[in-house]
Amino acid sequence: EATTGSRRRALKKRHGCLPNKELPTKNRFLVFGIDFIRRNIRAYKDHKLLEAWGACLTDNNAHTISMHVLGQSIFLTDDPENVKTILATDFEKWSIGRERIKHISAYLGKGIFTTEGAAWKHSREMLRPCFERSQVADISIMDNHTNRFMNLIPKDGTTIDLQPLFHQLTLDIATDFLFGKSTNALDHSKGDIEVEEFIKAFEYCQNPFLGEDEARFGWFSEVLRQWFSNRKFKIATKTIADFTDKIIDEEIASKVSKDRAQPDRYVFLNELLSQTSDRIHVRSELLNILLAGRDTTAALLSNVVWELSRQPSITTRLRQEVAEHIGDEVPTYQQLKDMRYLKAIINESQRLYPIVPSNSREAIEDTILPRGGGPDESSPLFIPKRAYVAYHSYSMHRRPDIFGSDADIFNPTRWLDEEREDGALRPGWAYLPFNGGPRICIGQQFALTEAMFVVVRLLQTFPVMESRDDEVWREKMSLTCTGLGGCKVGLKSVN
Ligand code: HEM
Repeated sequence: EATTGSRRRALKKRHGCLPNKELPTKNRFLVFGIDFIRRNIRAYKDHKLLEAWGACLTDNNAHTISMHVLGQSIFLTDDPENVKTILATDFEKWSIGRERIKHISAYLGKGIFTTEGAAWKHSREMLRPCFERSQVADISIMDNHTNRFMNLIPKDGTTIDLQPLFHQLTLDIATDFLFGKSTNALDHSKGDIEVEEFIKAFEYCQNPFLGEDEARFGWFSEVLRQWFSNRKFKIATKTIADFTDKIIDEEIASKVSKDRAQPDRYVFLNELLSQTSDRIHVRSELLNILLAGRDTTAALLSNVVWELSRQPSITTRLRQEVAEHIGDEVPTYQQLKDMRYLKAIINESQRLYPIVPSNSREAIEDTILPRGGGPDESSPLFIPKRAYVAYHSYSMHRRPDIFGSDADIFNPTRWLDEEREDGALRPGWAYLPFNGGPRICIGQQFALTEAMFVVVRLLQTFPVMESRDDEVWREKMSLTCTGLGGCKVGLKSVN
């Protein structure tokens, strides 16, 4: 019978694999990659982790490189061909990773974001029609909450950081859309204890260590969280479940009595209940979507408005587009879809500041990536079972050989084919803000509609928008990535 070694040799030979580039370690005796970890903690504290990972590649003239950390083989790549193989061509051979499944399902339960194989397929099929039917219907939900958001902004140019408000806004919209009952976090006048407890518990479970121990443990608080499950975590998990179950029970009861308050309104939970009556499953799916859909859209809004406030000429052109397409009216879904310049701005923001800047997959079996082997990296590369491959969209999105010599500059017109001198930009797998392949973000359309809606309403309400931030963009990393400096602006309702 063939040994693992001989099987691997045969596999490498059959595919013509060559060795890949390795990250040089300062001290060969530090076999667990301690120097790499130290460098990472420092970079995390300086809010330069994304740059540091990018430098692992560029400093070594590599697009795929390997390293050994705590006895684990990790590959890092910004090669679109490899990313395509992992996410699409060889989808079945890659797992989202045992760590992610264990950690996130501990408080959300099993749903689309935390399962794989047949269970994931089932979730995806069940949720797809809910998302398709939702597309046009939620403008009214967005409008209500966005109005409340606008009312909280000073109209006389006083400096305000919009970032925390964006997080409240996207939470209110997401819960209204999913549950049919909003957290109304933007309603600062009345406190709903149950809602406050739910928000606190949900945020705590995402970052139980980051709050208190970030300063002490830095990047490692993430790892520590996975090692210690504490009582507080369990209580928070129960709070989340109880809050959601109550809403589900109310919805089931109102269905039975046919006494629904707003029979014509689209409620995701309602759609979901028409697919399954398994209450725990419904709860887990809702919470999975809430996690995936809430902070991501807030981070995008924060980055887009931060950039617009610093780029008067881009904003002036965008105002013209709003005036031509929409005027002062509340935009419709179709009008938003037709706003090509706004879409280009959002594309460009997600290119330079991707909300999920780095992601990874774990090899389920010994497998092959098409590139990264040999000195010029053009040969296939062998990946052993259980190795992690991190794909770094942040540096892929900034590759000058793909996006041009101005890849570091914010220039939305690169997305408008007719305005490019060198022909159309077709980045394909080199541009991945919403991931790709069968697990591509299912809420992409919802997120884009929401972000566009809020930006348009902001510009319509405030003819003057000024930046109140002189710093360069720096990252704030948690499950998602957003700007460290927030989104400090001064807005005026009259010129
Ligand atoms: C700008 C906003 C958003 C960004 C940048 C974003 C990005 C992503 C990315 C990169 C993934 C892939 C994660 C992975 O497989 O490792 C993903 C998955 C997902 N997203 Fe989004 N997302 C956004 C908004 C939303 C919204 C608004 C919703 C729902 C309302 C949503 C629901 C989901 C779900 C359910 C998945 C899991 C899909 C699956 O595994 O089949 N996302 N998203």
